[in-house]
Amino acid sequence: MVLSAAGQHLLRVSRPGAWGQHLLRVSRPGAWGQHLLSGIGSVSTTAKGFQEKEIREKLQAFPGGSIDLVKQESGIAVLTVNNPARMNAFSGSMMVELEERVSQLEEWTEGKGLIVQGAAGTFCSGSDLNAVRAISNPQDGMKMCMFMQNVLTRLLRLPLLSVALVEGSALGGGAELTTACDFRLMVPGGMIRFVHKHMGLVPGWGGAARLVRIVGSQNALKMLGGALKVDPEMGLQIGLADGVLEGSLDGSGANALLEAEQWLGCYTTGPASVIRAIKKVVVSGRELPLEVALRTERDVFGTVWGGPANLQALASKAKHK
Ligand SMILES: CCC(=O)SCCNC(=O)CCNC(=O)[C@H](O)C(C)(C)COP(=O)(O)OP(=O)(O)OC[C@H]1O[C@@H](n2cnc3c(N)ncnc32)[C@H](O)[C@@H]1OP(=O)(O)O
Repeated sequence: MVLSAAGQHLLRVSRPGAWGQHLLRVSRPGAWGQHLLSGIGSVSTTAKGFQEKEIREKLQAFPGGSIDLVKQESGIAVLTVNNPARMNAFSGSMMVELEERVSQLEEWTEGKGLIVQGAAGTFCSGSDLNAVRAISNPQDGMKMCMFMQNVLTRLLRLPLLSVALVEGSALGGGAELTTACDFRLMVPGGMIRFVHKHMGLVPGWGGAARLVRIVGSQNALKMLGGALKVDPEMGLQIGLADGVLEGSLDGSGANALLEAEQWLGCYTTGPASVIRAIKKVVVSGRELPLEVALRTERDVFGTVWGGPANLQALASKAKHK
């Protein structure tokens, strides 16, 4: 696979060290962390003028497509962005539906994993440009942006291990959606592309902030500045993709979904209480100042210590050879 000239300069990520942690410490308000583990925190999107009811009504005026959720007995749910006539672009009503599906997932206590995919062999082409044109004034744009930031932050904080299954294109807001999952799996021919610059925009759904944490600021600058087409090879190289699947055998997407479920199953095998606890300690380590993250870790530890899975493992005298 040929990399673009700009792509060849992309570097493997280096994780933020002590300096990064200091930055996080000074940039996070204390109370915010308390909402984190409840999974219902409304992020820092309570800026003046953000009226959720008002924006929901406005978004509902742009209907089309759906966000479908299937919760499976395996503990892995599948969330499908479904608007194939518009390459799975997000209509206004789909944004509202996404929020409702995230609420349902927050209440799904048996859940362990989540796969986010697009319908009909492509991921998502971002926001529906018809809706974008109709609400192109800054006030409405800002409200939509806050709504989506809030929803995608809640999606990423779910106590489920989440994967974006990227078949076809993930463009604009679709690229941002991939960063609201813990992992990204790409299918050959798939592409993640932050096209915002070509639309005279920057990401506004939290995609830039999350991208920097995933690939580092150098790579994020190149991806956004060059509106780079990130294919599976480049995705692996920069740490944006966590794996490359074989993909559809018949164009239905079924094979890719099966592969993604198998891939995720390696990490979600085991009791839900433990898998969910793992996600919680990682989210707190990623988002909270160290002292608060340590306190949170103790609290989460307390929920599994002496619990059924722990007692069963002790009784079986498990060996870890
Ligand atoms: C948060 C910021 C954002 O997300 S801004 C939006 C960023 N996204 C874009 O600009 C995507 C623009 N679309 C494209 O580049 C192409 O349509 C892509 C997705 C590459 C597909 O190309 P191609 O395979 O040739 O199909 P096509 O162009 O004929 O599209 C099929 C039908 O889907 C539609 N479509 C596609 N994307 C959107 C979108 N974001 N919003 C609304 N409609 C979209 C096309 O208009 C086309 O519709 P129609 O068949 O002409 O009625």
